[in-house]
Amino acid sequence: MSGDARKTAEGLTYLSGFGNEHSSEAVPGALPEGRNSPQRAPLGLYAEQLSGTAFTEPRAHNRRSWLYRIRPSAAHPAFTRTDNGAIRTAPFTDSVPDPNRLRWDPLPEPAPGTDFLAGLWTLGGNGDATQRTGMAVHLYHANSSMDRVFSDADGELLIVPERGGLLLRTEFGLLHVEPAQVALIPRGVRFRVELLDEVARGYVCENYGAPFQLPDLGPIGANGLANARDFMAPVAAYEDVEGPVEVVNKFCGNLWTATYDHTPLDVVAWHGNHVPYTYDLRRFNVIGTISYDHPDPSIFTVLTSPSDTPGLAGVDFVVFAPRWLVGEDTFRPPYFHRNVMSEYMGLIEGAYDAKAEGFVPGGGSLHNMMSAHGPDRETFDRASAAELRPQKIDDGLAFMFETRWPVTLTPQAAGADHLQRRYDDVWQGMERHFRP
Ligand SMILES: O=C(O)Cc1cc(O)ccc1O
Ligand SMILES: [Fe+2]
Repeated sequence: MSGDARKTAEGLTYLSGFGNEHSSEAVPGALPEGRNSPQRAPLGLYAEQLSGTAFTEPRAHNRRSWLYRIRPSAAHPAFTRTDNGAIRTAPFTDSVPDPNRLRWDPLPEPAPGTDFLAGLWTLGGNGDATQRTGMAVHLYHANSSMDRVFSDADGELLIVPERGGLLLRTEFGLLHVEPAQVALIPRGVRFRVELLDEVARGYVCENYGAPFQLPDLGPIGANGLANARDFMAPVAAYEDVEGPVEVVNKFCGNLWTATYDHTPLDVVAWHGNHVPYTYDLRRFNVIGTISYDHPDPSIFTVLTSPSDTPGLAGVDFVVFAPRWLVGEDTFRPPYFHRNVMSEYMGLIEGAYDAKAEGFVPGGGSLHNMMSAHGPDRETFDRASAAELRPQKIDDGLAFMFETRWPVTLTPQAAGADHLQRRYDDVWQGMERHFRP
């Protein structure tokens, strides 16, 4: 941890709003007026467009930004292959999709000097990165700041810290995230992760598909769930480093490296809507029943990546935030269910209301398509007998990456020492109560 980094992270300035046409300049006059690509960009900068969607996608979905930088991104030497570490990419074909309910403890301690990139460990996923469909679930456990720069051509990265603050130095400026906040790095955006504490641990959803967007609200109305104005983009902040900088590029499943003679985090001004952002999960406006029954967890969707079928997400990011439970004559924890969607769940802090024990912060569970799951025996017994007074659930923060396709594990996840071997037991001994 660097005291300086912690100082830098405090009091950052942000631009608020989801999907906005933001603009920012670190030096006055760096942003051209009235056009994107003047004959000579201001201050001798190079103008460059970064497209996150095809030029021709509908305006409502179109994502692109214009960057005004010291050197164009094109000024780099050839990339060569480098070790993929524990990062794997779809299609995941090295193990057989598993119908079992699975649960893991947190990742083991990393070796000294493990940065965010080296600390990334892929659990599994679906789709095909080269087809820009599907997603991957990664976890990270790091104890060192990056002095290299990373970008992911395969998808956007939703970073969900569980332990330790992060300072993300991106092409667009600085973002600070702590556990209970999330950060999103769009496809192709270069960034470096500095640790603000001794260790950093958490989860990453790599979304190969359409960029995350806010879910429609339908009859909920014009407000609620994650409010657009609570999403924070950085202001322009550039590094001006001449000298060797390693840049790692994830491309179609492999890591490629090149040593630049300058930093690519050299963007002095930018405008657009293909931007990194953070969101504080405690700002989520939780909506639930005020009469009876347990609503489906789609009501807790923070962000959704639509697929080509309306209503069927490539991946949804869902949060189980502190909330009141008031349902009358209702089994209040998550019900027993089998879901056509596949559910990866993680825990950021505390406990989760469907599991009495074994689902721990930094751990995770996978309930693949149609696998039967729900409250464990202890939770079922307790909730079936509980007196139904208004009850505040405020001792935990859990989340779910819910995807339309089954999640196939990597061999390292299927064979991990930290895979819990007796997870099925939580549903053992469910008593027979039916005695006609
Ligand atoms: O399995 C889980 O715990 C996630 C979940 C929560 C809920 O409230 C209803 C359905 C569901 O899949
Ligand atoms: Fe579920």
